[in-house]
Amino acid sequence: MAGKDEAEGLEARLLLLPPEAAAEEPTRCGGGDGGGGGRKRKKTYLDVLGVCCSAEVALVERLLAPLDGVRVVSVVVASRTVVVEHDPAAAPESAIVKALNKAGLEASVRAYGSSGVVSRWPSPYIVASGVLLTASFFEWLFPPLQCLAVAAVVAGAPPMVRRGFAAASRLSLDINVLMLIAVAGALCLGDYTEAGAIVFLFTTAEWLETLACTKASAGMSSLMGMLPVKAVIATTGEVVSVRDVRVGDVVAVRAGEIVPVDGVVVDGQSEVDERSLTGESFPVPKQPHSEVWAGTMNLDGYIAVRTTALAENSTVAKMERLVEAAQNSRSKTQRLIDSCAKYYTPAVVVVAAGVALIPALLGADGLEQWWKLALVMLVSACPCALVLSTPVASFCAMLRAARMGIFIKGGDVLESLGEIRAVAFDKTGTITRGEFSIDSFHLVGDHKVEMDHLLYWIASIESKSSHPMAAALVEYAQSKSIQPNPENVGDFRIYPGEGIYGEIHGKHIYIGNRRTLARASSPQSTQEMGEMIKGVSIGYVICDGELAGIFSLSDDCRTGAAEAIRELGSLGIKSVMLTGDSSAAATHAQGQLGGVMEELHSELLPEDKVRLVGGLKARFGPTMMVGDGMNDAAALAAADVGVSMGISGSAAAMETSHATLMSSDVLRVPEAVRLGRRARRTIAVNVAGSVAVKAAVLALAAAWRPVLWAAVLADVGTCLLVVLNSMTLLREEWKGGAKEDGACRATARSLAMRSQLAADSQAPNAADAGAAGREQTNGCRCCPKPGMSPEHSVVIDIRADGERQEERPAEAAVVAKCCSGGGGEGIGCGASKKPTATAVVAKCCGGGGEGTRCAASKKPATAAVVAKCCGGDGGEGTGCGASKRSPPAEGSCSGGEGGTNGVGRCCTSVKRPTCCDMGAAEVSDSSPETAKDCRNGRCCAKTMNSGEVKG
Ligand SMILES: Nc1ncnc2c1ncn2[C@@H]1O[C@H](COP(=O)(O)OP(=O)(O)OP(=O)(O)O)[C@@H](O)[C@H]1O
Ligand SMILES: [Zn+2]
Repeated sequence: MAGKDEAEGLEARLLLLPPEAAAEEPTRCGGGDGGGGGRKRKKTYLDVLGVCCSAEVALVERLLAPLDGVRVVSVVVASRTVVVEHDPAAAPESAIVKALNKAGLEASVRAYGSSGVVSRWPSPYIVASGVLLTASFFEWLFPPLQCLAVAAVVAGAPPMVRRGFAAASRLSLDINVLMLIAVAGALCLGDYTEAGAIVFLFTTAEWLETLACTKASAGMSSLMGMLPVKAVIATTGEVVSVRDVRVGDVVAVRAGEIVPVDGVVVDGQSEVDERSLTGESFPVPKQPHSEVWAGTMNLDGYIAVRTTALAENSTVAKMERLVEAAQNSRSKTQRLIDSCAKYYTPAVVVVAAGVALIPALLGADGLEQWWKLALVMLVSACPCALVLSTPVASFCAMLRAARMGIFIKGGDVLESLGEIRAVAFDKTGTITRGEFSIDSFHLVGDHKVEMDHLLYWIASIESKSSHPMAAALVEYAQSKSIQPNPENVGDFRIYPGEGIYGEIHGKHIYIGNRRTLARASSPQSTQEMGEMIKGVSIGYVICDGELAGIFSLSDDCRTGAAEAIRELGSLGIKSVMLTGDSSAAATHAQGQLGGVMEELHSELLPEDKVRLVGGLKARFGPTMMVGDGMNDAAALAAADVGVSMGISGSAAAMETSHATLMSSDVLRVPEAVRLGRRARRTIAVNVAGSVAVKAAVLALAAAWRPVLWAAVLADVGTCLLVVLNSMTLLREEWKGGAKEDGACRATARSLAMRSQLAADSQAPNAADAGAAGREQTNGCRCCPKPGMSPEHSVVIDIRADGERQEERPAEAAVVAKCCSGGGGEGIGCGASKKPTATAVVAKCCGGGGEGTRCAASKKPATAAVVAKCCGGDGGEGTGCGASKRSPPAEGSCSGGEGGTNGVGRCCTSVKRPTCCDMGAAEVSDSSPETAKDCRNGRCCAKTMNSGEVKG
């Protein structure tokens, strides 16, 4: 039984997927825990209210293990969820529920879309018990009322009895058994009110705890969003199950739908809410060539997506497995507590028995007192609060992290996060965007090769590499109208930290840094070369042993990188840079960061990074490594906490890392550290609190008077407090308001939000928007570059009459400068900034790499809207010229735009509403461009939704 092996790690696994989505995908489950086998498997999520302590975890496992067809059982104590992987033919859901309910565990199958929310009201048992108990308090008026206390016991006890019986019959001493013994003892001693109080308090506390936990787990299931079960094939319009979508299939995703698969946009434009994956609350524009991920929501346009991964291999599915696995690995603290708890309960029970029996055997007086003391001890034998103190806090912290776009692979990692003393950052793709642009390219030597040939060879070879520089070189060739052909590349090799080698048309070509020169045994000295070209990162092309070309490239640092490092500094954490790039590039980045890095290490090979991480650990203590690339994998693994950047980062980096930042927002790094510290504090408070309360109760009972109900209250009360205290982790940490100014805390997204607020309030304040922009450019040297991620949005002021760039008031100019921070190609927002009456959030376009500009984004702005770049379709040099003139009544496809190339595209891109949203008439055959854009009218017919059309 697979479930058996997992018994150790059972109690705190998470669930991320909505039950049905997972349930309908046997392959996904099979992939999850290995050994899926050929038989059909189903994953069922059950709400099991009776799960309280670790004792029940073993119980659940023992109940389900004998059932035929049950394969894996996971119990999530924090959310009272049991996840069962089973063969529905051999073990139907009903059989599983029945088995659990036989033991009074109050199990039910979670319905689709619900998040395990249980009834908010107490069960009739609790209510009846409470009413009767209250009535019994009036015994001083009428002594026979005392019997009502016994009735309160009878009314409230059934669920306890059922669970306790199930546990006892399996020889396990769970909390229910202990409480029942206490109740029985109180009844024997004639303390009816006490007995009634125990039952009432215990059941009430359990109910409150369930409510609290449910709240936590509700957050978890909303985390991943609702993965759709069906997908629409774009070419045929056929609706198929997501698991039947093959790689390469093109699926249609309409406005308001969840993207069903990971893939690349091939047609259409839209904004996508990736919050579920990245924690980023600002919509991300998507256009052809943009990547999209399953589980994210298409907000406002039609897109066709070419699938790049099977549903079970989608990022969200991988994340689910990752988090499930994470919960299987218990943290050090948790393991310690669990092993203590194992001995604690039996030990206390033995001592309690001694306290009850020894005085009696010795014939001591006041036996009742001794027995009461024994009962108090029994009640205190429940290690519940202590056992819950770590997993519930970890659960909440990881949930909070996931909501912020940080996936943490386990409680151990969480605890280590709080101990970090030094952080090593990789440069390319981590501190910088990893979006290089070629500043210059020269032929070298006696010009034996022609530029066109060389570029063709380079681009073809680089097409096989995933290094950020490769993309820049390919793009550069394409900008010279040279199309790479990777198929012609014969031998291809990657030299980590150096460059690449490829053979094409009989030529042996090396592309890379200085080390490559040596490898290719090129006679030129690099000294000499350095004088030939000025630039930050310099690359060499060696063709058949001779230097044939030399190029320089540059890259900009990410928004918020400097601030992230400053924040780490304020937490007492040292930051260093480790890069495979040249020292000039490292220094350049340091300059952009305002010199915040404590150390720079450049021209490193992957093994050097590992060595340096080891050095940091020795010098400063626990060390974090943040990286993205393949050659960071070893260093990530070597660090105490390895953090990989971004969902689109290298798979190897993600696999070996201990945590993953789902967005490329470096500011999440200090946030993660803070969260780790908070989690450690919370766990410490939980542990100390639960131990202290237990000790105090026992001491009081021994020294003064054993009060049974107080002991019960202390026990269940601490359980509840532990849960509530852990849940404070779910809340955002309060940060002082003073932090905001000066630093570039105001990231693009907050700027955008601010300007939208301004617009919403119908009190546009151009000066404010300008000030916000200045804050960003001043505080943060790294300006957003036109591109595809949310931080690339900037505030642009657009004049109401939709006029051109000729007039630019100062405040707008400041903002716009940021846009051009990107490409050396002169991609500029300059074109787009316009004075305005209304604050508008515009996007820097581009993304195609082709100097498309923000001019594109200009939209007449009579209404406050999120403007969009049209075009941005790489290679075509599309501008938005066409759409700039779109009429104030948004989205009409008519008028002056008609004649320009790409009209249809611009038209759709002026989103909200799209052309299609204008109604079926728009797409009638009389308007061929529109019809084409809307994919033969189908899109129009389908997205026609008056709800989407905003006036
Ligand atoms: N595909 C490639 N094309 C051209 N040059 C390359 C390529 N791959 C690597 N190089 C060269 O090798 C150097 C080191 O690469 P490596 O991937 O180790 O580090 P990096 O990505 O530049 O920086 P970091 O370590 O900060 O991520 C690069 O700076 C570049 O000069
Ligand atoms: Zn308990």
